[in-house]
Amino acid sequence: MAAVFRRFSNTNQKYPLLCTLTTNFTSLSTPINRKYIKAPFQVRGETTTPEVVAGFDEMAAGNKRKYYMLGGKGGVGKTSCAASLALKFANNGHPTIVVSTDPAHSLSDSFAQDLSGGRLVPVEGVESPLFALEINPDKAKEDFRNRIQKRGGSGVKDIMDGMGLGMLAGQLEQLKLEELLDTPPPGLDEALAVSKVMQFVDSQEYSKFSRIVLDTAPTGHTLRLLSLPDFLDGSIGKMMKLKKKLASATSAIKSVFGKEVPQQDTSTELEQLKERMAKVRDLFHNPDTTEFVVVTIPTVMAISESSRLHASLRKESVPVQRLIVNQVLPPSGSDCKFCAVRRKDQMRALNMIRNDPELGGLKLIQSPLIEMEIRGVPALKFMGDMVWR
Ligand SMILES: Nc1ncnc2c1ncn2[C@@H]1O[C@H](COP(=O)(O)OP(=O)(O)OP(=O)(O)O)[C@@H](O)[C@H]1O
Repeated sequence: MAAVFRRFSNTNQKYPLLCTLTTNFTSLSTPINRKYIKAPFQVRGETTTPEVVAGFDEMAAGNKRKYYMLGGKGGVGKTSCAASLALKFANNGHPTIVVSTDPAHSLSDSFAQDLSGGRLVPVEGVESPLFALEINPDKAKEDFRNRIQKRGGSGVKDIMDGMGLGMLAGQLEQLKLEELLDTPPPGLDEALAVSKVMQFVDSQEYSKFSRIVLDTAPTGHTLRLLSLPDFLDGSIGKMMKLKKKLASATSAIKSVFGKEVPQQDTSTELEQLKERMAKVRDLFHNPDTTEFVVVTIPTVMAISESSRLHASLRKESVPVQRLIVNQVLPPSGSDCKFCAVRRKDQMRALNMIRNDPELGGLKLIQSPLIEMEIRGVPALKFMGDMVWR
């Protein structure tokens, strides 16, 4: 290994992976760029994976609203792919919103501008309407908790206690919504964040947006989000039943004592949450409106995780057609030893995808490793023109 690094230091190159590439984001049609965009990735003696185009025309066809969710292992390039896709949709005439529900947002970093604040923010430096929205799952949960508390969620128990209905109150204690929020079932944060997105995009004000691109949280969160709605449906269903029991008990007491019992109603919030959960579930499952795009990199670890992700998505009937393999080493006529070894390794990983029972059937889109960090609108446009063709 030391020899390899010595070799790099002798080449006068600051960065080993820069062997042959020169990228200039502001002049996108230089011959070198075109060359490596179109060339198939090949290694001597290795089986090559044919390049497949993403089918962007199909993704952009029609003005009916479509949702694209990009997900995968942490750090593989989900945000860069989501941001570049959103930009490309916008440049193709679709008013577009790009949303992040990842607790560790990087949309602002990716566009190199402040898009935080939990509201729609216009992306600067683009010619077409493109808006961004960063939803903070913790904040979404806190807002929900505040709304519940405003409606006096915990007060019901005190009233029932005061009226000698301790047993019923005990049951309520077990199912209190505040407790659900204190020790949330896995996935609740993400579900609340996605449901907040739905609230935004469903409103009349935003009806003109025909493409919604979601940069989701890393795999684990996505899987929990997918399994949540059924679980929550069950808990909320139970809570609502209990609320109904309480309502009839309080009205019976009222009629006996002829006194007014203050309304402490959290049912509306619960019903709304349940409705929104159902919408989130529908959104994830409707192949006419939604596609989940898996993003990975050509390493055994990332591919294994992507395979598990796809298995779960398939089990949940979430529509998936495309797999992006990001950061593939571009072809080079003069490989250094390090690049040659990495390239071989990547080629093996690409072949692993082809033979993987989960991933083999997906449309495989290769996105080259660019020697510069993808940051800012010109860089995202550059990446988008390579990946989304
Ligand atoms: N094809 C590429 N070539 C060069 N750099 C890339 C490429 N794709 C992504 N990057 C860089 O890799 C880093 C991680 O990318 P990105 O933030 O898009 O990943 P992510 O999967 O969204 O990460 P996280 O899981 O942390 O949200 C960024 O610095 C980005 O600029």
